Amino acid sequence: MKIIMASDHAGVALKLEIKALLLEMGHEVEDMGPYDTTAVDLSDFVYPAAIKVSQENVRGIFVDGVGYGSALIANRIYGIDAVVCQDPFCAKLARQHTDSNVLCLGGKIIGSAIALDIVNTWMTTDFLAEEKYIRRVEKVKAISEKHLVKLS
Ligand SMILES: O=C(CO)[C@H](O)[C@H](O)COP(=O)(O)O
Repeated sequence: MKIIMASDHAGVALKLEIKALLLEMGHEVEDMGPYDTTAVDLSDFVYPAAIKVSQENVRGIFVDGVGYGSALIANRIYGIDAVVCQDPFCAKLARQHTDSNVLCLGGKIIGSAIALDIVNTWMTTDFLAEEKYIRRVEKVKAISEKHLVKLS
């Protein structure tokens, strides 16, 4: 699977650890920066990365200080369903119930061991195609269709 990654300065270290795990798992990773801990503005990296995730219909993993900034930027883009996870249970449901395609993590709030566990769970858990989950995901998609601009 192809994974687009992005972060800000607060997420670089954890992003590199996650990138190593993903490569070890056999995934293709495109890291859209930044590549060092010089202070940056998160949206300069997460916004183009989220567009690429949507256009290429791949998955994204974004890392900042707490994760929420990445999620709120990414969820403004058509085709993105971004979640913030702080434990593997949340990651499991974020795939099974929500069919999320972007995972956002906070390098300031979770250690790398739990982060790698979250990533492993999120990457290996499929959407549960039960009627109620399909219906709920479709309702969220309908909101995007109504309010977000489709990418060309
Ligand atoms: O967590 C974040 C967004 O969700 C950012 O990483 C955080 O706001 C960066 O702050 P600072 O520039 O003070 O390190």
